[in-house]
Amino acid sequence: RIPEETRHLRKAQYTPPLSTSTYHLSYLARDEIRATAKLQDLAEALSAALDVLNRYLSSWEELVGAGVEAEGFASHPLHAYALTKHVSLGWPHVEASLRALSNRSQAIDFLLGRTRTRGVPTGEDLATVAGGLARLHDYYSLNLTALAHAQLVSAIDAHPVPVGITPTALDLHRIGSAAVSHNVLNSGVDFLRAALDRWDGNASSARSLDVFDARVDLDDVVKTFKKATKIHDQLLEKKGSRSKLHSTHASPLNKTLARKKKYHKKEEVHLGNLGAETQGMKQYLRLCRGEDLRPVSTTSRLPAATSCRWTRNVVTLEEVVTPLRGRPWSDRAQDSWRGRPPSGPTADHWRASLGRALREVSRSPWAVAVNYGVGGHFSVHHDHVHLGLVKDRMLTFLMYLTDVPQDIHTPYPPPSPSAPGGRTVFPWVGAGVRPKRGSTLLWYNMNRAGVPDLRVQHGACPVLVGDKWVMNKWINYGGQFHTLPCIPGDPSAAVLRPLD
Ligand SMILES: O=C(O)CCC(=O)C(=O)O
Ligand SMILES: [Fe+2]
Repeated sequence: RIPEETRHLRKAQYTPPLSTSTYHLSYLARDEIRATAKLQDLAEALSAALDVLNRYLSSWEELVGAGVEAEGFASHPLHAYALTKHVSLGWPHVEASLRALSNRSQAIDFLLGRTRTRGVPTGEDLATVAGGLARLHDYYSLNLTALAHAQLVSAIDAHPVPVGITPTALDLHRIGSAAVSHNVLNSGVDFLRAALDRWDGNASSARSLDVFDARVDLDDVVKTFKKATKIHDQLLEKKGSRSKLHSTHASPLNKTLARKKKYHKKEEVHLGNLGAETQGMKQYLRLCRGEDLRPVSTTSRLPAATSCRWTRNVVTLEEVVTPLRGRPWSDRAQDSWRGRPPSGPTADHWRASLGRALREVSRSPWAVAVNYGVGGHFSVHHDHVHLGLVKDRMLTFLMYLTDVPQDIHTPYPPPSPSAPGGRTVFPWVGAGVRPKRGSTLLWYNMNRAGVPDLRVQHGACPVLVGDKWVMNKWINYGGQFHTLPCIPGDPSAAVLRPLD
């Protein structure tokens, strides 16, 4: 029995959060195809009805002109003829067109139910998507001039991805304003400048996509741009180029300010243990852009094997997950993947503890699948959940279910294999990986004493093009604490012995 107060919950329709993932946006595109097909049919019926009604009404106007509304009009034989002709010939057409409209009442109900049952993006969704574009520019330095020429190009990777619909000056203004309102001032200033460059007076009415857009005049854009430039330099001067709440370019826009010595210093790198939060964010950004922050003395000592160990605590493993044939993983992401033990030159003691952990992975029904749409990211964090030793997330398996970028279902050529986006990066390790379908990243979140190892803080970089699916499987300490060997290879050396 469902308790009375929760019964209504079952009746409530589920409305997907539309701006959050490619999965939901693809759903929106499919729903829009259905809606517009119905609208097209409705528009044709309406236009046919409008034509009939206009003809009928103008025939009536002729009778009005001849005095049909006056008493005794129909007593004239030719008037009687004209009136009868008007109704007898015209009315069947009127009736047919009204019937055609009323036959579409189901289609109208379907269209009117869209917001309630299937979800329609709101102004907030639009601001989120615009903010996502601003974030992508912040991370990957998009070439905004190329964007106007139907090419999406990042400064990180020169390969262009064709754009089907280029942004108008109004769009650039909206994205710039969204960026400024989120304190992403570097992107805000750049997008607003691009809007000004593209402003040609008629820009706002140039495209049908803009017909429902609010009018903005040039003065507004200039004002917002000037204000954003000022705040940009003030924030940079006071708070530096990046914090949890803001971002700016590395140097001020004002040329005099930009000459200051402090803006010409080489960026420092802090590795090996937890540093300041803002330093972590800067390193996260650089890693997202594909840099490797580790010194050559470290990288040159790494094994050249495909299953590479980056540090004592983080490894990547190839081909850990394989798709079950014929099962659409995007619909059943939680259960359509199975684990299989890794192959490749993994050190023996890793193999031993991995074998056990992976058995745990495949036995457990509990894995968390996550889909990131364009701009989707996960800022720097740690996976432990402050539960203390028992029950905390001792080990993270992060399985990549897709390559990023990938050949998504678009008519455009797939983006270049070196395009940035979607990496998983570890700021204090100084390295990151690009998702590879089927491979897995594995790291310990705690040391053997159960203390969180903060060096493995990590983040997921925003997806630039494509779609990212990962599956997280956390191995909690609690479930295994009687059996996990303290010394690899010695199963008798358990951390805690059974209570008996
Ligand atoms: O998606 C990623 O690359 C990282 C995901 C992650 O860190 C998490 O879900 O805790
Ligand atoms: Fe995580």
